[in-house]
Amino acid sequence: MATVSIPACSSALLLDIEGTTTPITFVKDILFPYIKEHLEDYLSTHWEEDECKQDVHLLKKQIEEDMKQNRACPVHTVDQTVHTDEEKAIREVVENVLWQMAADRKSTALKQFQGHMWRSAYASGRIKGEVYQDVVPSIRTWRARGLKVYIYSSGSVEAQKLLFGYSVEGDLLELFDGHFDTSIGAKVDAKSYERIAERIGCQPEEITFLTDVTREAKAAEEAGINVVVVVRPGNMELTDEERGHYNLITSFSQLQLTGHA
Ligand SMILES: CSCCC(=O)C(=O)COP(=O)(O)O
Ligand SMILES: [Mg+2]
Repeated sequence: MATVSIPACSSALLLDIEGTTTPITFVKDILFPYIKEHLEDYLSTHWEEDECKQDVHLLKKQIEEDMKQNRACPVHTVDQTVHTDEEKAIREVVENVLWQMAADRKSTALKQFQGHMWRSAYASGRIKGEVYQDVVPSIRTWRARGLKVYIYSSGSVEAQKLLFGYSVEGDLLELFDGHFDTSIGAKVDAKSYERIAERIGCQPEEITFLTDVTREAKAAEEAGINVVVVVRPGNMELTDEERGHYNLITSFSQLQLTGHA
């Protein structure tokens, strides 16, 4: 098994979730269908609650932003069976959420809303967060050798904590020193990684980012972060150029720590 060494100066690992710690199928076949199935009921039940009102407000602001940027975005329903203003407003939110999900948008508004919807599914045991088998033992080893471990995902911090807090391997939250989501910036923007380095008090070159998405790897690299691309079953195929450029691993256990206690 080929190993990849991380620089001796590394003091933190930054981990993506979907396609890195967790199979893409868990997100696509379990988390997203749950939203689609329960969306309308959830909105009807929680419509008058402050949290839901804030979520809807953020989604509406995102729609306005999308309109300004000329991104296609359905806002009005033509459903003739809709009677009340509330039903009409709910239909509009449903359409927008489904549209964003079909495009796999990573907007903070969508991700925050999804996190709130998953809360009861995790708490009731209906959903358990999946992690690859190599993830927990590797993180324990890294931490025992003095490295800090952080998560950076497009999923909201709340959604991240649900996934790891209610995982198939129990509550894993103690494994992480912190969580970042798109409120710090998009994962394809180099500035987001600079901000993360600042927030965790490290130089960019002391951080190693593990991700399956090369657009994210490129942005992190631009910020001076060390990058390893994770190849898992079902992840997006890499081009020959990408394979030649990036350090690749298929399991976290391939990561070799050099110069760490
Ligand atoms: C952790 S919440 C579920 C995953 C999700 O919604 C998502 O967008 C994952 O994106 P990632 O940045 O972890 O690839
Ligand atoms: Mg990913």
